[in-house]
Amino acid sequence: MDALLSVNHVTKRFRNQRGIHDISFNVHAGEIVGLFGQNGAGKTTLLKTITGLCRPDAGTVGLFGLDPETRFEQAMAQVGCVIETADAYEYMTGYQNLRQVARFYPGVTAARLDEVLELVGLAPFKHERAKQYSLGMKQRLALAAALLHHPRMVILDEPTNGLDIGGMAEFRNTMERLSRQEGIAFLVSSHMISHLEPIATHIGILHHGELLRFGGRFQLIPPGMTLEEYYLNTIGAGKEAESREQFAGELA
Ligand SMILES: Nc1ncnc2c1ncn2[C@@H]1O[C@H](COP(=O)(O)OP(=O)(O)OP(=O)(O)O)[C@@H](O)[C@H]1O
Repeated sequence: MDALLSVNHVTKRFRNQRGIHDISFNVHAGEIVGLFGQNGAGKTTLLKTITGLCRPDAGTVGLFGLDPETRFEQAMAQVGCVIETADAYEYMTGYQNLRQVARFYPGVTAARLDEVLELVGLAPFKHERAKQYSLGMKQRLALAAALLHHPRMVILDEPTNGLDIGGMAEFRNTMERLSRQEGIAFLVSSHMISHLEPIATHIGILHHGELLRFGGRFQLIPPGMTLEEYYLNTIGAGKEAESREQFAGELA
């Protein structure tokens, strides 16, 4: 099966030497990929590089076979994304907010607005002002906006940040349902393992800008081990490698 997204040896280094280093992985239809890493691991940088918001220093990205850097509009035509902000106009209703976004997409009908509101479970609240929405409802409104143009893949940066237990579960259920019913692939970052654990089919562990592990969850994690244990073991291995490198550097 062809990959919807392919990331090949992508490196992005900022002037302060932080960033991401030599990252490669693929995402296919039907997968829910959880990209885990602590604060500053490089999740946002990676997602921005994938969606053409940040130019890689080395490596390539293919979205539906197209390079988002040179063919941004065509590459993003089948991608919905929410990176860094899920802001809504507070004084407008959920429906009015979506109508604003829809102006950027020719061909989005009034029926589609209702459809995406239904998909994310906000239909009963569509005429309430966004000011009245909980954080979880605002996140789901941002997801609804990202779905307007029928994307085959959705990329979300920390969508469950700040949600309470109920809001998180609802958001997770929404993603799982969209994946199952609409066949949408998800690439979702989080610094909290528990937020995505129940639904992730694939996991990536990003640590200090390096993708230490990537693969099918049941292929990667030995039976009887939790995702959290696996993550901590992996990070521990990363720390050992770092101190070995540091030690070698000190000896040199
Ligand atoms: N524009 C920039 N200029 C310089 N350094 C940056 C820039 N953007 C990010 N960084 C650095 O790159 C590293 C990765 O940042 P990034 O925001 O990608 O991490 P993250 O995993 O998304 O973290 P968080 O969970 O805190 O959002 C961090 O050390 C950050 O300070």
